Amino acid sequence: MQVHYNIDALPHFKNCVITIGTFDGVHIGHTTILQQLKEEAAAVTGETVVITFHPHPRKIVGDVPDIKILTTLDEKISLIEKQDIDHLVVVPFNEAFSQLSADAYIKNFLVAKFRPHTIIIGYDHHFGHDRTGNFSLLETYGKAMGFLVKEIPVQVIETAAISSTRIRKALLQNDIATASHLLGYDYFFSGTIISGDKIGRTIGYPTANIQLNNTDKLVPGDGVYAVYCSVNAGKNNLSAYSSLKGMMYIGSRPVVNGKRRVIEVNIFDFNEDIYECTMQVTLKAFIRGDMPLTSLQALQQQLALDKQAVLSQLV
Ligand SMILES: Cc1cc2nc3c(=O)[nH]c(=O)nc-3n(C[C@H](O)[C@H](O)[C@H](O)COP(=O)(O)O)c2cc1C
Ligand SMILES: Nc1ncnc2c1ncn2[C@@H]1O[C@H](COP(=O)(O)OP(=O)(O)O)[C@@H](O)[C@H]1O
Repeated sequence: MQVHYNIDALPHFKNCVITIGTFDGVHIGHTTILQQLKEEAAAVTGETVVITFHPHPRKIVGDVPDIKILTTLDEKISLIEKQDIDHLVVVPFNEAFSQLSADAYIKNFLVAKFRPHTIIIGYDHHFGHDRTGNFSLLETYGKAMGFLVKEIPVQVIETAAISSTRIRKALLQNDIATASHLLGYDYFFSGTIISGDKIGRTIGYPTANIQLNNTDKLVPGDGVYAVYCSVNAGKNNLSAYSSLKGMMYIGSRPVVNGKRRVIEVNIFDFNEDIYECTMQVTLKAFIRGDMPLTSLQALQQQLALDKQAVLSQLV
């Protein structure tokens, strides 16, 4: 897949069939749309082009500037790549782009830059300044300028929209099973391993504290999770590790009167200094909620129970 960031230096697309969207999460609703895109393109021996925007338009023009996202741009790119798409165009979404009138958006952006054969969008897709452009305006231009406009079935569009909201809600409510089901893969995030209070090692459970690489990324609800993690080679050219089993805690550590919310992982059967390395964590199951434990001894006993519960989830 070719990824294009500069809309003024796009290649000459061949019979391109385009779809447009934010595709946050690249979940099963989105992959249904990408499947339709591939079928339409195959029928005209054309190239598939996905247009997406970055940052999330709702951060620029919406009422939710601090919206939490399911996928960072890099994650979105690699998930779309897995769908076997020919071209992904990442449009820098800024104030100026948001000011384009619907007519200018069609003429100066879609037609001038892409020369589309077909554009596939949902009935509810709106574009241009104040979101005045819609399906029928695009159809009118299509007839005049020689491109086709096809509709993504209503049910597919609605399912996709409902899914994004449901996935966010499920993750915030610790419902990993629902999130994995709707995403079509297990939710994951990455961060840098930073130092903490160094209490973990004193009770036999060192925990790698993760600082997210992207603070826009949605953090699931507090509690304990069964996870797989991978660690990159990092600062000392250590070995890279993948598919390590572990238990992750998200919360503010009431047992030590913690104030900040932390994300930390105790990796099983592992003993390496991995400070400053990058870790990716994949959530497999939710084990329990945060507990107001009263002593480090109580924590130690609980961690032994958690480990058993986690191991029974990771086969
Ligand atoms: C699997 C797991 C479960 C945890 N559960 C709790 C908990 O229920 N309540 C709590 O206050 N802290 C919990 N913690 C966090 C510990 O308090 C924390 O790991 C310990 O204070 C060491 O912190 P440090 O890594 O900064 O030294 C948990 C940690 C792990 C790895
Ligand atoms: N099994 C393990 N799981 C997690 N981290 C480990 C493990 N073994 C060694 N470490 C190292 O120990 C650190 C965690 O130890 P800990 O005492 O909890 O210190 P901190 O409070 O700084 O996180 C990790 O950042 C990592 O470098």
